Amino acid sequence: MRQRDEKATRDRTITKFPEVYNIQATPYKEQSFHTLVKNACAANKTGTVGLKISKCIVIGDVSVGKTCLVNRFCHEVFNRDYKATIGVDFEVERFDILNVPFNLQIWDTAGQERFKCIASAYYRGAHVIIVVFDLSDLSSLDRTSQWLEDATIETNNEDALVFLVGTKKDLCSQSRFDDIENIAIAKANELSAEYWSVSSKTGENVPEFFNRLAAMTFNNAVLAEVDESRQPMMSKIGGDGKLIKVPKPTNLTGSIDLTDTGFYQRKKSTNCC
Ligand SMILES: Nc1nc2c(ncn2[C@@H]2O[C@H](COP(=O)(O)OP(=O)(O)OP(=O)(O)O)[C@@H](O)[C@H]2O)c(=O)[nH]1
Ligand SMILES: [Mg+2]
Repeated sequence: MRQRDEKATRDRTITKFPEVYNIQATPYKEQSFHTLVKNACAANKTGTVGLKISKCIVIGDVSVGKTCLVNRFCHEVFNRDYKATIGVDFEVERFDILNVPFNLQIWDTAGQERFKCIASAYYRGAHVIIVVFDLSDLSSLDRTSQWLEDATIETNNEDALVFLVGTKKDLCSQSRFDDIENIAIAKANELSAEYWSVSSKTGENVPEFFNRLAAMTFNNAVLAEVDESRQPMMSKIGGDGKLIKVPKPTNLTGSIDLTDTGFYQRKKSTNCC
């Protein structure tokens, strides 16, 4: 058990900006942490980043493999039996990025239509949207536009990072995979999303994907703290009665303060009937 804990800690340590899956299939062209971020981390001046959780939502059609993707990354397991997610479920993963603790809350949502209204209530303020489709079922790729459109409205965070992830790579022959991947990359470009293909069964590309996602989210979170020009602003009436711009409180942008007692629990389910 102790061995596994040490491995988990090592796997979640990021010292170098993780590589992109395919440079042609991403709107995010950064290849390293921003200089301001590196300097802030080296000087141990990353503000409240270590005390907050960044939120990531996993959405997509029924049975495309959302839960398996989250379980492969968080618990290194794969279950071949399908068990529908009811409502939503979440995991919290703790990373160590450039020597700064960073917490990612991963919300696994139900693909079933009847649970959509419940699941979408949890989208608000997400920093990352992962739209999942099944590489062995192209119809699930067609519906990713609708999933993203709905999530964008509910999330209400125009700076959210967007990823398009094709699962079940192990089920595709190489030639079929090549054909589908070309279509998926075109879709990712249309959605302004970064594309990845993964297999939760074999684990292929799963840690690489989440590590990149975590590093990019961390980069944005630190920049929001240290670069005033990037801070979200809101209007407020000043002492002289005129409208002034002030930084928006972070609790309105979806970050969650870990110092709120009782919040930092490992796992919680929200069910509906
Ligand atoms: N071969 C293979 N099967 C997979 C993979 N990922 C998921 N599956 C299978 O696909 C089925 C559905 O997986 P889930 O992860 O439960 O799907 P989901 O998207 O969470 O479904 P909902 O919760 O209903 O929205 C299960 O039988 C899994 O074993 C994969 O990478 N490879
Ligand atoms: Mg599920």
